[in-house]
Amino acid sequence: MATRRRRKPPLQDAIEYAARGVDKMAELEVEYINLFKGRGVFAKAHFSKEDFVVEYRGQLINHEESDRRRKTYHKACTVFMFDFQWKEKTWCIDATQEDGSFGRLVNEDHKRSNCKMKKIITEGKPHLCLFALRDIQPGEEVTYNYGGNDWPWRKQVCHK
Ligand SMILES: C[S@@+](CC[C@H](N)C(=O)[O-])C[C@H]1O[C@@H](n2cnc3c(N)ncnc32)[C@H](O)[C@@H]1O
Repeated sequence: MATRRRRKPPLQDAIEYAARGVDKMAELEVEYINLFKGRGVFAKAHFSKEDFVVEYRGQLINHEESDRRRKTYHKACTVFMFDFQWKEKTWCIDATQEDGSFGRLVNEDHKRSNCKMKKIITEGKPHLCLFALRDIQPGEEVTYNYGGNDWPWRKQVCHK
């Protein structure tokens, strides 16, 4: 009888990928969707509920630096700046650089998202990682809820 391979604990998996600074290239791919959404990240393999999927990689900067950059960046770029709380302060992952990483290309779905962003700490530094909220099938777009309530696309209807 075939034995099922034991799944790596999701947190351990996330820590290892964060340390290596790479994405799950065999299990994810980037595809162009349409003019409205741009690109998105799609599963090439099955992910189980709670699995680590992808890290939102970028530059870790403090609140003051994030404020400074927001004033100089084009508005379209600021959507790639992810603010979060750590050690009672506001920090930001600045993923405005097109560095080939997948996390920065994950689109939003505030009604049926299949992932959730969580902060993990490894080697004394925070990392933002997406974990599966439910099983994700190959071909499904990876999405999460960006939070807030004023994203422009939530008001618009898009016909693919
Ligand atoms: C972090 S980027 C995600 C990657 C982006 N699609 C790209 O190709 O660069 C966020 C941007 O993607 C688009 N986006 C994300 N979720 C969307 C959605 N549900 N509907 C339409 N556009 C979306 C918006 O243009 C938003 O400013």
